[in-house]
Amino acid sequence: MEAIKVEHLSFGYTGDVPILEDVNLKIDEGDYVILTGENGSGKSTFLKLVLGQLSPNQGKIELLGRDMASGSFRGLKIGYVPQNSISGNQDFPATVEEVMRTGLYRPLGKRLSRKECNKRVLQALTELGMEDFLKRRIGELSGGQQQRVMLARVLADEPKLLILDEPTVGVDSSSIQALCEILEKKHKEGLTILMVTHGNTRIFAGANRHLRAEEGGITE
Ligand SMILES: Nc1ncnc2c1ncn2[C@@H]1O[C@H](COP(=O)(O)OP(=O)(O)OP(=O)(O)O)[C@@H](O)[C@H]1O
Repeated sequence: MEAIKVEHLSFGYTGDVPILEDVNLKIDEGDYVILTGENGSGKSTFLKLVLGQLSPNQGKIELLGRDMASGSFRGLKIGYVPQNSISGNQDFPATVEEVMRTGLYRPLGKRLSRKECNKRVLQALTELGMEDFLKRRIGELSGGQQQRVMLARVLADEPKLLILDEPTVGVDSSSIQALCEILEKKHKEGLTILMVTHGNTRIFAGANRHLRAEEGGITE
């Protein structure tokens, strides 16, 4: 099955200026895809459409077999790591552990046990080399460390599709290295990954597809 299927997708913020025009794209389950492109080429807009934060003017988007127009995304196992979500706010009033727990929120009746939550939190932090930071306030961490925590947070929820927006911006080289390694490992375990990046794409050697946004299209 396709993880993401886009057919004849067109979008513009204002009626007469199209940002994306008749985009057709299939991302298979298990793909590890890097999406690059110049500033303003529509990468973030594309992610927002895929995540249901924007609605297409025309066309169709299916995620893990579900039509996004149905408005029913509940239960879809999608992990999203936005760009620099915490940085700049040193007083953000939560510890790493508390931030991790918010990623495991479930409605009443479907909640994970405390033991299972603790296990997943520690396992995911350990995978990213961040287990010693469990009790630290997240705002005190470097940008790269925060980014690792935010990735651990979504991985703890065991997504089927992982979407990352510019995960290397403002991040130190050891965190970029840790990011590359974990993404390669997760890709080998079968996780589908879509990552927008400006950075040096050669460091993401594990990716099996490279896409480029330009002139309203997205090409291989
Ligand atoms: N909310 C908005 N309202 C109007 N125009 C917007 C809005 N958001 C983005 N745009 C415009 O849409 C175009 C694509 O922007 P987008 O942010 O998708 O590009 P990008 O490829 O992600 O750029 P960057 O690499 O700089 O993040 C740009 O011309 C931008 O000015």
